[in-house]
Amino acid sequence: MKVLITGSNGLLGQYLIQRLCSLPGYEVIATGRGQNRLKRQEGYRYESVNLADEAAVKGLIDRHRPDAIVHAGAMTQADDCERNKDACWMANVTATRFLLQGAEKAGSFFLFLSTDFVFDGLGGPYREDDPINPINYYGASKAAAERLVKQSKTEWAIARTVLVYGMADDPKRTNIITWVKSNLEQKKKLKVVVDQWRTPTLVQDLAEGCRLILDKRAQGVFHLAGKDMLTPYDMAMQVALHLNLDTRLFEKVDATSFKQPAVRPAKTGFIIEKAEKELGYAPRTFEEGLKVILGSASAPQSE
Ligand SMILES: NC(=O)C1=CN([C@@H]2O[C@H](COP(=O)(O)OP(=O)(O)OC[C@H]3O[C@@H](n4cnc5c(N)ncnc54)[C@H](OP(=O)(O)O)[C@@H]3O)[C@@H](O)[C@H]2O)C=CC1
Ligand SMILES: Cc1cn([C@H]2C[C@H](O)[C@@H](COP(=O)(O)OP(=O)(O)O[C@H]3O[C@@H](C)C(=O)[C@@H](O)[C@H]3O)O2)c(=O)[nH]c1=O
Repeated sequence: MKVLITGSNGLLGQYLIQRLCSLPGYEVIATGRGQNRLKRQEGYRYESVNLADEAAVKGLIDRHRPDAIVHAGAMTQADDCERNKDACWMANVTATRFLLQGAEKAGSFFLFLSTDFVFDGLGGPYREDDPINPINYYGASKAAAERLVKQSKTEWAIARTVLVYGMADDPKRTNIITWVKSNLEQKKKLKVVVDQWRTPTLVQDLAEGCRLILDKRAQGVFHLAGKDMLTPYDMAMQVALHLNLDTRLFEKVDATSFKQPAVRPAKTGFIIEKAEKELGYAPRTFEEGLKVILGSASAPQSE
């Protein structure tokens, strides 16, 4: 199966490339913005494409005519999206439309990566068919892109996920592991939220969930997240204890005193029964996830 992966320099993209390249029967075309920033560059082809450029996206899909497209590329910093709404819409909605046009023409199966931020956080944990109601611009842009996917004429799946953690080559965004580790190692104090709840997702588990969807060509919406419902404070404590770092540097704060431009939903988290049953998705606990990534020097690690 020839698979085109967007967002290949990002956290998920890196692990998905590695996972698919490790399997027989997959041919991977990776696309990202600018240079390929991954350490491992063999075993797949890379093309630099700005997804907001319609002609470039069309050319990419016409050249490769992939069997499947995994659209992981997105503007993912919720605060940047709130400050720069036009750029967010272009990257998250318009680019998805360009890719869908190409997918329809090429007959490609389309797997779109979406987020718990399509929900308002008043009723988590959520199932796939719960009503969405985004409360920040990033969430609204992903919800709009989901609508485009659902209306498209090609076969599609939407994989929603939650607070993805892991180690990446040359990352542009942080995640709970990297910001806790780097701050505490530098003996910096860190404010950590105690009144938000998430089911954090190990990037390797998410990549495997995507692989299962591709293998089965499973259509519809799937919630791919971790098993545990935790606050950022719970997660930060586990990371610090795992690394033997000083937990006295944490200051517990509530979400109202932790000022961020994009308001975050209070309690999200996913019920993953559908993915477990229909896909055989079997994610690890947060504790197991920490062992997978912190037992290692840098990513992507093979497993
Ligand atoms: N990380 C998380 O906690 C969660 C992620 N998701 C979703 O999962 C998907 C993957 O997330 P993740 O890998 O963590 O995100 P990353 O931010 O790590 O990766 C996204 C990638 O998209 C690329 N990108 C952005 N705009 C463009 C553009 N115009 N043209 C080409 N490439 C572009 C970025 O490029 P560059 O590196 O150059 O900036 C980046 O490499 C996203 O769709 C995200 O919305 C959902 C829930 C949680
Ligand atoms: C940076 C920071 C975050 N937090 C909390 C707020 C938040 O609940 C959690 C994660 O914060 P971040 O800013 O890393 O991520 P945030 O933008 O909240 O996370 C989101 O990313 C996008 C892409 C998604 O789609 C979501 O699923 C979600 O995981 O940690 C702190 O408590 N202290 C801090 O210093």
